[in-house]
Amino acid sequence: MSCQNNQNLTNFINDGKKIVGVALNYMDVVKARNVAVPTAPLVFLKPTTSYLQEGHPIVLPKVFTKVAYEVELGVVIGKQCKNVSEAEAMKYVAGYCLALDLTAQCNLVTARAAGSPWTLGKGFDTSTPVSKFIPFDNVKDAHNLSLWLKVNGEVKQKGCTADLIFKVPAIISYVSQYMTLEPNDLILTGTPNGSDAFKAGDVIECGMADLATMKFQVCAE
Ligand SMILES: O=C([O-])CC(=O)C(=O)O
Ligand SMILES: [Mg+2]
Repeated sequence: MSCQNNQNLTNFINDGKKIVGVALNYMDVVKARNVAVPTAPLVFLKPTTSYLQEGHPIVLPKVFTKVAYEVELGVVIGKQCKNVSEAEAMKYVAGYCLALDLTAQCNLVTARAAGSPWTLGKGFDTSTPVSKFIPFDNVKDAHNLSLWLKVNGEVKQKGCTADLIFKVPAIISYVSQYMTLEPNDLILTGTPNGSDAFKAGDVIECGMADLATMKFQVCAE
Protein backbone atom coordinates (compact mmCIF):
# COMPACT_ATOMS: atom_id res chain seq x y z
CA MET A 1 0.00 0.00 0.00
CA SER A 2 1.68 3.21 -1.04
CA CYS A 3 1.50 6.51 0.74
CA GLN A 4 -0.91 8.88 -0.94
CA ASN A 5 1.34 11.90 -0.63
CA ASN A 6 4.64 10.66 -1.95
CA GLN A 7 4.82 12.65 -5.16
CA ASN A 8 6.41 15.66 -3.45
CA LEU A 9 8.71 13.68 -1.25
CA THR A 10 11.75 13.17 -3.38
CA ASN A 11 13.45 16.06 -1.61
CA PHE A 12 13.55 14.82 1.97
CA ILE A 13 17.13 16.10 2.26
CA ASN A 14 16.00 19.72 1.95
CA ASP A 15 12.48 19.47 3.33
CA GLY A 16 12.81 17.07 6.29
CA LYS A 17 12.70 18.43 9.83
CA LYS A 18 14.33 15.60 11.72
CA ILE A 19 16.35 12.43 11.52
CA VAL A 20 15.40 9.74 14.03
CA GLY A 21 18.03 7.05 14.61
CA VAL A 22 17.64 3.61 16.17
CA ALA A 23 20.69 2.10 17.88
CA LEU A 24 21.61 -1.56 18.41
CA ASN A 25 18.85 -2.88 16.17
CA TYR A 26 20.59 -6.01 14.82
CA MET A 27 21.19 -9.08 16.99
CA ASP A 28 24.72 -9.59 15.62
CA VAL A 29 25.61 -6.07 16.84
CA VAL A 30 24.08 -6.70 20.26
CA LYS A 31 26.12 -9.94 20.55
CA ALA A 32 29.36 -8.40 19.27
CA ARG A 33 29.11 -5.48 21.70
CA ASN A 34 28.06 -7.74 24.55
CA VAL A 35 25.15 -5.52 25.56
CA ALA A 36 21.60 -6.39 26.63
CA VAL A 37 19.04 -7.01 23.88
CA PRO A 38 16.93 -3.82 23.74
CA THR A 39 13.36 -4.30 24.92
CA ALA A 40 12.23 -1.19 23.00
CA PRO A 41 13.87 0.75 20.15
CA LEU A 42 16.82 2.87 21.40
CA VAL A 43 16.06 6.21 19.80
CA PHE A 44 18.24 9.24 19.15
CA LEU A 45 18.00 12.37 16.95
CA LYS A 46 20.39 13.80 14.38
CA PRO A 47 20.10 17.30 12.87
CA THR A 48 19.25 17.65 9.19
CA THR A 49 22.41 19.76 8.80
CA SER A 50 24.26 16.43 8.95
CA TYR A 51 22.95 15.36 5.51
CA LEU A 52 25.48 14.73 2.76
CA GLN A 53 24.95 13.68 -0.84
CA GLU A 54 27.25 12.03 -3.34
CA GLY A 55 29.70 14.38 -4.97
CA HIS A 56 30.75 15.92 -1.66
CA PRO A 57 33.31 14.47 0.77
CA ILE A 58 32.76 13.22 4.29
CA VAL A 59 34.64 15.71 6.49
CA LEU A 60 36.04 14.25 9.70
CA PRO A 61 35.93 16.83 12.52
CA LYS A 62 39.36 17.30 14.06
CA VAL A 63 37.95 16.96 17.60
CA PHE A 64 37.24 13.26 17.03
CA THR A 65 39.89 10.54 16.99
CA LYS A 66 37.64 7.63 15.97
CA VAL A 67 34.68 7.94 13.60
CA ALA A 68 32.92 4.78 12.43
CA TYR A 69 30.85 3.94 9.35
CA GLU A 70 27.38 2.41 9.79
CA VAL A 71 25.40 1.42 6.69
CA GLU A 72 21.63 1.53 7.22
CA LEU A 73 18.19 1.41 5.63
CA GLY A 74 16.58 4.86 5.82
CA VAL A 75 12.80 5.22 5.91
CA VAL A 76 11.20 8.46 4.66
CA ILE A 77 7.89 9.45 6.28
CA GLY A 78 5.12 10.54 3.92
CA LYS A 79 2.29 11.71 6.13
CA GLN A 80 2.11 13.21 9.59
CA CYS A 81 1.53 10.56 12.23
CA LYS A 82 1.06 10.38 15.98
CA ASN A 83 0.14 7.28 18.03
CA VAL A 84 -0.04 5.13 14.92
CA SER A 85 -0.46 1.36 15.39
CA GLU A 86 2.02 -1.13 13.96
CA ALA A 87 -0.74 -2.39 11.65
CA GLU A 88 -1.24 1.09 10.19
CA ALA A 89 2.37 2.30 10.27
CA MET A 90 3.43 1.42 6.71
CA LYS A 91 0.70 3.70 5.34
CA TYR A 92 2.82 6.60 6.58
CA VAL A 93 5.95 5.57 4.67
CA ALA A 94 6.65 7.48 1.46
CA GLY A 95 9.79 5.58 0.57
CA TYR A 96 13.34 4.76 1.51
CA CYS A 97 16.98 5.64 1.05
CA LEU A 98 20.37 4.11 1.61
CA ALA A 99 22.09 5.93 4.50
CA LEU A 100 25.23 6.09 6.57
CA ASP A 101 24.96 6.93 10.26
CA LEU A 102 28.53 8.12 10.82
CA THR A 103 29.35 7.98 14.50
CA ALA A 104 32.28 9.34 16.50
CA GLN A 105 32.94 6.33 18.67
CA CYS A 106 35.42 8.20 20.84
CA ASN A 107 32.70 10.68 21.76
CA LEU A 108 30.02 7.99 22.05
CA VAL A 109 31.99 5.81 24.44
CA THR A 110 33.17 8.61 26.73
CA ALA A 111 29.79 10.36 26.67
CA ARG A 112 27.88 7.16 27.39
CA ALA A 113 30.25 6.23 30.21
CA ALA A 114 29.77 9.69 31.71
CA GLY A 115 26.00 9.44 31.26
CA SER A 116 26.13 12.47 28.95
CA PRO A 117 24.30 12.93 25.66
CA TRP A 118 26.22 11.80 22.57
CA THR A 119 24.51 14.15 20.14
CA LEU A 120 27.72 15.70 18.81
CA GLY A 121 29.26 12.30 18.04
CA LYS A 122 26.37 11.50 15.71
CA GLY A 123 25.27 14.95 14.63
CA PHE A 124 28.35 16.59 13.15
CA ASP A 125 28.19 18.04 9.63
CA THR A 126 28.41 15.31 6.94
CA SER A 127 27.55 12.54 9.45
CA THR A 128 24.46 11.42 7.49
CA PRO A 129 25.34 10.61 3.86
CA VAL A 130 22.19 9.56 1.99
CA SER A 131 21.21 8.27 -1.45
CA LYS A 132 18.39 9.62 -3.55
CA PHE A 133 14.81 8.94 -2.47
CA ILE A 134 13.53 5.46 -3.37
CA PRO A 135 9.72 5.46 -3.78
CA PHE A 136 7.72 3.01 -1.64
CA ASP A 137 6.43 1.10 -4.65
CA ASN A 138 9.97 0.39 -5.90
CA VAL A 139 10.66 -1.76 -2.83
CA LYS A 140 8.86 -5.11 -2.69
CA ASP A 141 9.88 -5.95 0.87
CA ALA A 142 11.71 -3.46 3.11
CA HIS A 143 12.59 -6.34 5.40
CA ASN A 144 14.54 -8.33 2.84
CA LEU A 145 17.15 -5.82 1.63
CA SER A 146 20.83 -6.66 1.58
CA LEU A 147 23.20 -3.95 2.85
CA TRP A 148 26.94 -3.80 2.21
CA LEU A 149 29.79 -1.39 2.83
CA LYS A 150 33.37 -1.35 1.56
CA VAL A 151 36.33 0.76 2.66
CA ASN A 152 38.97 1.16 -0.06
CA GLY A 153 37.38 -1.76 -1.94
CA GLU A 154 37.40 -4.15 1.01
CA VAL A 155 34.06 -5.45 2.30
CA LYS A 156 33.55 -4.37 5.93
CA GLN A 157 29.81 -4.73 6.50
CA LYS A 158 27.28 -7.19 5.09
CA GLY A 159 23.78 -7.55 6.43
CA CYS A 160 20.11 -7.87 5.63
CA THR A 161 17.14 -5.91 6.91
CA ALA A 162 15.43 -9.26 7.58
CA ASP A 163 17.56 -9.28 10.74
CA LEU A 164 16.25 -6.02 12.20
CA ILE A 165 15.21 -6.53 15.84
CA PHE A 166 12.56 -3.80 15.60
CA LYS A 167 11.05 -3.75 12.12
CA VAL A 168 9.92 -0.57 10.37
CA PRO A 169 6.27 -0.66 11.61
CA ALA A 170 7.40 -1.25 15.21
CA ILE A 171 9.83 1.69 15.05
CA ILE A 172 7.27 4.08 13.54
CA SER A 173 4.58 3.04 16.02
CA TYR A 174 6.94 3.35 18.99
CA VAL A 175 8.44 6.72 18.05
CA SER A 176 5.00 8.16 17.20
CA GLN A 177 3.86 7.52 20.77
CA TYR A 178 6.32 10.20 21.82
CA MET A 179 6.86 12.60 18.93
CA THR A 180 4.88 13.49 15.85
CA LEU A 181 6.50 12.16 12.68
CA GLU A 182 6.15 14.55 9.79
CA PRO A 183 6.48 14.31 6.00
CA ASN A 184 10.14 14.01 4.93
CA ASP A 185 11.39 12.97 8.37
CA LEU A 186 13.97 10.19 8.05
CA ILE A 187 14.29 7.13 10.25
CA LEU A 188 17.67 5.39 10.38
CA THR A 189 16.88 1.78 11.26
CA GLY A 190 20.27 0.72 12.68
CA THR A 191 23.40 -0.89 11.31
CA PRO A 192 24.38 -4.56 11.00
CA ASN A 193 27.63 -5.79 12.51
CA GLY A 194 31.06 -4.73 11.30
CA SER A 195 31.01 -0.97 11.81
CA ASP A 196 34.48 0.33 12.56
CA ALA A 197 36.66 3.41 12.33
CA PHE A 198 37.75 4.99 9.05
CA LYS A 199 40.16 7.81 8.29
CA ALA A 200 40.91 10.72 6.00
CA GLY A 201 41.96 9.48 2.56
CA ASP A 202 39.63 6.45 2.68
CA VAL A 203 36.95 5.81 0.08
CA ILE A 204 33.66 4.50 1.44
CA GLU A 205 31.23 2.70 -0.86
CA CYS A 206 27.93 1.10 0.14
CA GLY A 207 24.83 -0.38 -1.39
CA MET A 208 21.33 -1.64 -0.69
CA ALA A 209 19.96 -4.56 -2.75
CA ASP A 210 19.62 -3.43 -6.38
CA LEU A 211 18.15 -0.12 -5.26
CA ALA A 212 21.04 2.20 -4.45
CA THR A 213 24.79 2.53 -4.19
CA MET A 214 26.88 5.49 -3.10
CA LYS A 215 30.56 6.38 -2.83
CA PHE A 216 32.30 9.04 -0.74
CA GLN A 217 35.82 10.35 -0.34
CA VAL A 218 36.85 11.06 3.24
CA CYS A 219 38.86 14.12 4.15
CA ALA A 220 40.08 15.77 7.33
CA GLU A 221 38.67 19.08 8.53
O1 LIG B 1 26.33 3.92 16.97
C1 LIG B 1 25.80 3.12 17.75
O2 LIG B 1 26.33 2.73 18.78
C2 LIG B 1 24.44 2.60 17.51
C3 LIG B 1 23.86 2.78 16.17
O3 LIG B 1 23.67 3.87 15.65
C4 LIG B 1 23.44 1.58 15.42
O4 LIG B 1 23.47 0.46 15.98
O5 LIG B 1 23.09 1.72 14.25
MG1 LIG C 1 23.36 3.71 13.54
